[in-house]
Amino acid sequence: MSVPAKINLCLGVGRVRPDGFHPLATVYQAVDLHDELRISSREDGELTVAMHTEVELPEGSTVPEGDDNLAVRAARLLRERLGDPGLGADIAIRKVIPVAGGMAGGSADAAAALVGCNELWGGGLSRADLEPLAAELGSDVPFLLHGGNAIGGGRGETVSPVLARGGYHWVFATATEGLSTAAVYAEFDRLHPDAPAEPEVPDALLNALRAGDAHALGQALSNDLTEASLSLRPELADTLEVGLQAGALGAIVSGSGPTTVFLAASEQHALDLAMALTSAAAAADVIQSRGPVSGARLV
Ligand SMILES: C[C@@](CO)(OP(=O)(O)O)[C@H](O)COP(=O)(O)OP(=O)(O)OC[C@H]1O[C@@H](n2ccc(N)nc2=O)[C@H](O)[C@@H]1O
Ligand SMILES: Nc1ncnc2c1ncn2[C@@H]1O[C@H](COP(=O)(O)OP(=O)(O)O)[C@@H](O)[C@H]1O
Repeated sequence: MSVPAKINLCLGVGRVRPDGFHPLATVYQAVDLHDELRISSREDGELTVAMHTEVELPEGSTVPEGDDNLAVRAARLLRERLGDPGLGADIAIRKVIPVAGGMAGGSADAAAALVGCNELWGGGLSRADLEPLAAELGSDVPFLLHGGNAIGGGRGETVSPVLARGGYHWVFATATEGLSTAAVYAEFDRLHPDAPAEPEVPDALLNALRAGDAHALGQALSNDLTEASLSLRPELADTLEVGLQAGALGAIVSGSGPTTVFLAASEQHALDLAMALTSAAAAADVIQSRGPVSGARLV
């Protein structure tokens, strides 16, 4: 299986709900940075995971290698849904998506495990059947079943199509230390007690995507979690500034951060931006990518 990372082209965040989640109005885009999962059947009903990490783990971050790994949780949930406790699998993950970086790497692995195990076990469930399981695993997981561009509503788990044209050149700057999504949302509550009940996707962003206009998209990129992420990681402001000074069409924090995202006008421009970020030592790692790409798929 191959499964992409995501970015949020806009991330409107509303006032925290009674269930502790925040209402979102976001536009997701799947980008060409993929984890790979090799899934094979086991006769003894065990579910195991082995991680091979191609990226450096941020300081203080770990990825669980047992029952708490999101790919294993996904396989377990699917097995319960299929009602056959004898189903087992070995899952080997080659991790390329930065961990705890606001790019939904764990959610991506969960989406891939749902699709892959459903195939392996002959579950016969459609992507639509897998959606409620995906939503139970995490707010970002349903989008990664589909990929492309999509509007995310609810707490992020309801995805609907968006009219979009064009391919975009992105540069990502990772950080040496990860950020906890829950901690960033808690900081958002502290900073924005008067957040609206129902956030909205800006029209300017939808128009830019409909037109396939990278310059307009760069201007329209937005993230309501920016202040909260920067409050926890003030140095991210410098990274954003380096990219903007180097001519990025737009610069945002990716989701809850701390990865920062820069839009380039062309492949050559992306290379220039990447060089500027690297030579300013403004990031742990600098990655060039493209979007949109499709969601979790068998390869
Ligand atoms: C911020 C976003 C933007 O797309 O992505 P990341 O930056 O994490 O990749 C998402 O909302 C992250 O989604 P995901 O990582 O799936 O979150 P979940 O596992 O569902 O929830 C983790 C925790 O984040 C908080 N949470 C998540 C989603 C939401 N709409 N409101 C929240 O308050 C809650 O504290 C929850 O306990
Ligand atoms: N397969 C997995 N890959 C990455 N992280 C995982 C996985 N399973 C569980 N996790 C946990 O989920 C946390 C959030 O990871 P990740 O999805 O990479 O970041 P983010 O929520 O910022 O997009 C990690 O710190 C890790 O402990």
